[in-house]
Amino acid sequence: MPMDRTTGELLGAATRHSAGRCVALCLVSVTATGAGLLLPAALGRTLDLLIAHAPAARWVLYCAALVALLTLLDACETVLAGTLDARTAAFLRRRVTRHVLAVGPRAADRFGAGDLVARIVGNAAQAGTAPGARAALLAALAGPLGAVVALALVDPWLAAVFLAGAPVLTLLLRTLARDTSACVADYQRSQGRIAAALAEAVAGARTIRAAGTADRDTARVLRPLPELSRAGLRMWRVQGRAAAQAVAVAPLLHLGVVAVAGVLLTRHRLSAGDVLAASRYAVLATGVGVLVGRLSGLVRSRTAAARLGEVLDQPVPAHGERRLPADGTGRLELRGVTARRGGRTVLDGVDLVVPGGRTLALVGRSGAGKSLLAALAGRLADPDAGEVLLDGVPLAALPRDELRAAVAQAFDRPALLGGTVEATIALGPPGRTPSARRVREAARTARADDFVRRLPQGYATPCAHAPHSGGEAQRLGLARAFAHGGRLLILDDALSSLDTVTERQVTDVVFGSTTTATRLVVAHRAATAARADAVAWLDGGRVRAVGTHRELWRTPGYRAVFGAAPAGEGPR
Ligand SMILES: Nc1ncnc2c1ncn2[C@@H]1O[C@H](COP(=O)(O)OP(=O)(O)OP(=O)(O)O)[C@@H](O)[C@H]1O
Repeated sequence: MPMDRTTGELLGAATRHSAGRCVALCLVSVTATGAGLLLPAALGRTLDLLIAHAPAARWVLYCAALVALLTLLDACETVLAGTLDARTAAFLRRRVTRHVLAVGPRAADRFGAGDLVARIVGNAAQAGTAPGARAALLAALAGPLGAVVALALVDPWLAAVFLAGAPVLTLLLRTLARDTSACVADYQRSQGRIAAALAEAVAGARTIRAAGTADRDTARVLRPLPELSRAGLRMWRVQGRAAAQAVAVAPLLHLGVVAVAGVLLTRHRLSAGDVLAASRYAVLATGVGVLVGRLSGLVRSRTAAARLGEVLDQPVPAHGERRLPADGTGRLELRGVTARRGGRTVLDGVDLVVPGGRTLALVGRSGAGKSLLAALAGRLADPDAGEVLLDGVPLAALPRDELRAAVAQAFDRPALLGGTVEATIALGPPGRTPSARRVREAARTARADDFVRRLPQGYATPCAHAPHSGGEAQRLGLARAFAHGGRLLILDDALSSLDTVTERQVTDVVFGSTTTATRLVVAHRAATAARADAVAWLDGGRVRAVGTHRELWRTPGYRAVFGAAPAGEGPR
């Protein structure tokens, strides 16, 4: 079962995380195996003493003590294996979740939200059993091996008979490990595809209902089901066949050992106790059923870990150590920025400067790349070529905290995270949580204070219970951006759901002279563009023109962006 480097490192780290438990589980299971190997010898000896009418009380006690020890060890093994699996799954979930959030929006673009959830929930639980399965594998191997050694100690002929059939068993195990691995990977991939489609359908439940396509979408979500079923059947068939073959081979080996022991008994080379012990050792030596179970568990967990490894292979944006100049005004500059999405060059060598403290509106037709440019300006994504600088420092050279403190962003559909309404507005890097007063001030500026105070528990209302329309959610998102300040404020369509009066009030603040930050505003309305110091008109992957709205309005193409009449009308 070869593993790629990331998967190997991940499982290594998971094992180190619970090293104590792994060692304890290994010790307990090996001790249990040792006790299990001693028991047949003790039983054999006791039988011989009883047949010979010799005092056997001590040996009976030994046997009882071994049985009690085995029971105790079995209980310990169950608890240790259970807690080890749970701890490892938690460790893997934490690590992958942290990584996904560090990668940023690209992780969801690459895998899909549902598939990521399936990996973090389902695959992490399966992968979490790997260290435990590996720790117990030693005991599962030691049992049959120890039993063969014990057979040799009883009589070398017994071990020889067993070993003659052993290669068949070994072959079975190898085939099982190889065949199962491929089926398990197919199975888990199909599961991921169903999860991705399901997450998409749940997010689009409103559209599906409105379109009346519930049946079609159910079929779409479940499309990979036949594949899943085929992979599942193949997986269980391989395992079933291996188990059946093992079960067929094992009694034959057992029978062979007992037959030879019987012959040796008639020749007085073995006692009745030895035959009893040999018979039990033969059962232990053919204990491949346990080994088959352990091996297939290990294959499943490693395949699941490989799916986590794929996520961890996504590079996390690197951050540098440079600082922003303390007296910087928030000058934003894009130099030769190129960005591709979905195999298309959306921005093609864009050069753009927003002087410190000024407002630039980004205008362009739908799909022109306004949101992408806004994302690059706030380093939610990196350009494929070129660079973005704030006060002369490339964004990639800034430490994460410095970058996040310098840039505030609001979106068209903000995610309201954080538990309560207050926490949602205050959401930000650790150590930079705005005070309750600042949160309320920001909410007032974003015209959110009124509706928040009307909520049953005001600012303490849990987000899930806060009824919010698109406009209310946008106002909370804006409040979050205002509460955090910074030298660059980016509003990506963040005013689109506001009613005209509220939009006017918020833009008064955003475009007004009280705000010192540099502002980059994705604008769809001519009225919004008209209030900016300058407008950058994006068209065909480039900045077609930069100027005031009044200047650009003279160009018919610019007017057409707003669906305005081709000529004659003045700017709005
Ligand atoms: N993750 C992605 N995968 C594939 N294509 C993408 C991705 N993100 C953006 N695009 C494409 O890049 C182009 C620019 O998208 P962007 O959202 O920046 O446009 P926009 O100008 O903001 O549009 P709108 O005004 O409609 O919001 C679009 O054609 C979009 O389909």
